[in-house]
Amino acid sequence: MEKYISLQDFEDAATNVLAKPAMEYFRNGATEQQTLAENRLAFRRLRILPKCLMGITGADLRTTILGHEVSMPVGIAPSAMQKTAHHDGEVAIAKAAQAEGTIYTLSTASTCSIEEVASAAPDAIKWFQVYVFRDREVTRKLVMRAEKAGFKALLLTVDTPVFGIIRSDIRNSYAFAEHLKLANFVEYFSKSDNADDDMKDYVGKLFEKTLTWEDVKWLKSITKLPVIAKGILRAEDAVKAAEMGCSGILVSNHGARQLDGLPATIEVLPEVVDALKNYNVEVYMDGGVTTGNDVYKALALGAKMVLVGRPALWGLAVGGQAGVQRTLNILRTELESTVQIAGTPTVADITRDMVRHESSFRKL
Ligand SMILES: Cc1cc2nc3c(=O)[nH]c(=O)nc-3n(C[C@H](O)[C@H](O)[C@H](O)COP(=O)(O)O)c2cc1C
Ligand SMILES: CCCCCCC(=O)C(=O)O
Repeated sequence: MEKYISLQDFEDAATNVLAKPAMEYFRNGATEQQTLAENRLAFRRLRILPKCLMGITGADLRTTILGHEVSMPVGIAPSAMQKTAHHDGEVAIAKAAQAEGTIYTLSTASTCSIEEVASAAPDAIKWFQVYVFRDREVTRKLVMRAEKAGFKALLLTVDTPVFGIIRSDIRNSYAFAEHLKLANFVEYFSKSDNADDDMKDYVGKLFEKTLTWEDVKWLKSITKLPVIAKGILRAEDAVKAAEMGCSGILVSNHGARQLDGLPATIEVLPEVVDALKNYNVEVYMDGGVTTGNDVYKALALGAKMVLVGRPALWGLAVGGQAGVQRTLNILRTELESTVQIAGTPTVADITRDMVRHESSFRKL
């Protein structure tokens, strides 16, 4: 995997490995894809202002997430149907996260089950992403299984009353491969009962569209695990989630797959962090992170950790577990370089004044 030296190299290589419709399912965003581009461009509008002569002796990227030590503040975001990218699917990414000492999040819509992932990567810090089913009993049982299997937190996705419009999926009449199963709920539902639906339509009908803040309370009431709200973009929603007892907030626009014309996540991160300053809630972000520099900027603006979605899928497609590990290691090496050259060798040293928006510099 050594020939890949950037996450872009992996994305380029994935284009050659994946069939075009699968590549487009993974890569593309909603409608005009403005937000998809902005998630990455907004990082480029921020500049790091290094401190010099800081007596740097190395980098220490370790941090603690909800009480668990991780080797670096970069984890894996949930994404559906990972066997579409590689036959080992979710198990490969979870094993990579375990080997790299960081967090893996399993999607409700996974192709390996909760139990398979838990037994393949027993020492990984695993989170379970929750889509609430109309039949609450199905969700309750999934949550119980995740708890029993040793998952450490629930990531409740709050930005998906319906799935977004991804034009390439429509153009491609995209359908997941027939042999792939929704491994977590085969016992309850069978797509063959709904043979006319594609998988996403089928799943869309099973999920609850009318979620409210009461459902956050309900989820809290059925589990001992900490709950993280995924998909928050507004400060007042972050405060509501905190008041409902969420232990974490993931600032996310769902990788720009839901609604176009939203801000880049890095743009709204500081508002959410500021709104939560009097709450004991951790703030994470995802969306458009492709370099160690991006991770650094997010930490400076107050994120405790960033999650990556597509980059893990490119690593998986290209090299299975080894590809994902290489992806994580590129981010680690780049972040280690950034923290040292910026004069802030530990995560705690990375404060907001380390980053400035390009518009704050004197006009030339
Ligand atoms: C192909 C794909 C599938 C996804 N599936 C899910 C999912 O099942 N549940 C969920 O909450 N988010 C899902 N997401 C969103 C990611 O968790 C994450 O928010 C997003 O990918 C982060 O942006 P990035 O890909 O630029 O890193 C998916 C994203 C992609 C690209
Ligand atoms: C086959 C189920 C698809 C579930 C939707 C996953 C998702 O959130 C996405 O962005 O795609």
